[in-house]
Amino acid sequence: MHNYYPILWVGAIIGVISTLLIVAAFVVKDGEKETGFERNMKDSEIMQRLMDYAKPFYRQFIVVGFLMLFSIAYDIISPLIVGKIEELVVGKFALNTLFLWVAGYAAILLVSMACTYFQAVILQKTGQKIISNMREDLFVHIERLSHEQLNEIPVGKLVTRTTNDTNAISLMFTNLLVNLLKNFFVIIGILIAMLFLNYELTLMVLCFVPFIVLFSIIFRKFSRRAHRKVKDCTTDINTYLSENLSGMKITQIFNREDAKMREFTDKSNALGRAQQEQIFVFGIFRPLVYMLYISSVLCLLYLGGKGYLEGTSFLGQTLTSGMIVSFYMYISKFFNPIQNLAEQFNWLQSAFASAEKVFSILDLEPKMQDAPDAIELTGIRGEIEFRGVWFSYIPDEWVLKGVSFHVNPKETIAFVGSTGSGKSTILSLICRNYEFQKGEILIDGIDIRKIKIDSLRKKFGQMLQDVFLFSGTIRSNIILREEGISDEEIMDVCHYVNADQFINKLDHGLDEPVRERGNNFSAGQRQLLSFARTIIHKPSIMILDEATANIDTETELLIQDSMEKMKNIGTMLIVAHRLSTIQHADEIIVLSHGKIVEHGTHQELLAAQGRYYQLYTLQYHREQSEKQRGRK
Ligand SMILES: Nc1ncnc2c1ncn2[C@@H]1O[C@H](COP(=O)(O)OP(=O)(O)OP(=O)(O)O)[C@@H](O)[C@H]1O
Repeated sequence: MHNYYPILWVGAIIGVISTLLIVAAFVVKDGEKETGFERNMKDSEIMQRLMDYAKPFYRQFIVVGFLMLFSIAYDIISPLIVGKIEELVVGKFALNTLFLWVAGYAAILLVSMACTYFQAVILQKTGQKIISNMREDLFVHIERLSHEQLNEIPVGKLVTRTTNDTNAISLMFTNLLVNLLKNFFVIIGILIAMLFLNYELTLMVLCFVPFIVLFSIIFRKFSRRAHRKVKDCTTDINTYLSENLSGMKITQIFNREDAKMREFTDKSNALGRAQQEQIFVFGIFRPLVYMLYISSVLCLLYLGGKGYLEGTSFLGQTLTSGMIVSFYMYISKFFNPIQNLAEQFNWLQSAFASAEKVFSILDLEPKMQDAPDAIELTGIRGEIEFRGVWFSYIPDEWVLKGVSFHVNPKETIAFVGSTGSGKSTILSLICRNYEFQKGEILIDGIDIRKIKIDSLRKKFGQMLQDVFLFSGTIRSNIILREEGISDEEIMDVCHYVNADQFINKLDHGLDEPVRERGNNFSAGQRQLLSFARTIIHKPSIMILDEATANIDTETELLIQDSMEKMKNIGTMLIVAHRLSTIQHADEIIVLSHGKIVEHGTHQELLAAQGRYYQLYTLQYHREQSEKQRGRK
């Protein structure tokens, strides 16, 4: 028998070294390619940043650590108790002693169960709080991103980061970290207990560890790839969904349901395949570790049983039946955390991959930031000046080429020109939705880059082409969560912009529900609501990008009337598509290919018979022929 001795020691030493290797193998991360703004981060950096989120909850984690000690103790002590009970039974000891041991075991089990329960409850609550803080940070950060940055990231991707990825991270706080620690201590504890009980059988168990290490390394490689694929496919499907659900009406109008369905099915199948791959990888790993567990149990039964029958173990140590029972339990408790460790490290990697993506968004420096010496804009007169402004969305593709103009306070200026000439872009630059590359934009003589962005935007009322209404009520869409605005004030403003007429006809008035994007209101009604929303916030400068959508004649008259009234409030800049609406503007600026080609009043421009004259006569004749067709 003693010739087994060196082999066992070598096996055991390899086992211990392998265990250290397994930890190293999991800590070292595979190289990943950086995509766009997403960058690779070291695990230590990710961990550090995750810990910053966990820090405020350190008390809860201390309590969890304390509770965890009980369940670790249970895992280590229980096999010894069962072994003792077995010996009491075989040795036919007094029933009282047997009862005491069984009752003791039950008590320890109960305490351990209670500890596990409270541990889970505390972890769930704490984990959810941590993730909720992270989600809020993410949302606030997304709110601060510039229009240019928001244009670059698909909405579906942002949704995935705020939901799926934060959920993957929450798993780390609610389960992974604590269980990783617990499993680590359980393995160490069980090893020590086994060594004390019978070091020969312990050496035998350790001989199986190299195989587990080998399987774990292979498993890790495949499972990491599977995790990554699932994540990419999920982002892909979310991006596709968010875009296509918003554009569903266009799909229906153009009869593209089948084609879109096929595209969606491809993406859905890809996600399904990725998930199957993930399940397959786990499905192979678990039975392999189970096979090792059973093999070690068989070895124990044979070598332990043989040793028990012969009176001493195969290396000469005394062996009792209780020891074999305890060992049987220890082996299961030893393999279980090893298998869990391997899987948990993988989920940890998955959580890290999600954290990396979330932090990449949080690290995006908002492009539109206040200058260090930016000033607060208090009351303004409403004077605007563009001095040789150049702007491009894409480097060197100039959309505005040296645009200069001056607007006096309370004047109304209209921009006209063919589509794509840069009219809406001018309005976007004044509110600092985008940063211009050359020139200067001044408000009351102050460079807008030296003004705090939110104080600048507060002075503007923006009424954009595509009116966006949020789901809620008419009231919530007009006040936009600003407190202290009474219903009387809201109705006064609605009356001012002629929106009261249709609101009064609604069943619930201001409480009328608004569905997503305001799709239960007409384009004209949405426009009037956007006027009311603007006026109620008392802007000094109003910006109106006229809706191009078809609006019925009655609503158009209401809109024109309300625009006339709004001109009395402050400076007004209008991008007009219907030239009839801007005939009374103080100045009309005509744009072509990003340059001002003409400016003057309606009468002056008609007299000049230039570009404006062409546009005006073209539109006039079109309207006349439409009217005639209507009469027929
Ligand atoms: N976010 C963007 N990214 C890249 N290019 C853009 C972006 N927005 C507009 N452009 C381009 O800039 C040019 C000017 O666009 P802008 O919207 O200012 O034109 P417009 O005169 O208001 O047109 P319309 O009358 O059709 O509203 C167009 O060629 C357009 O393709």
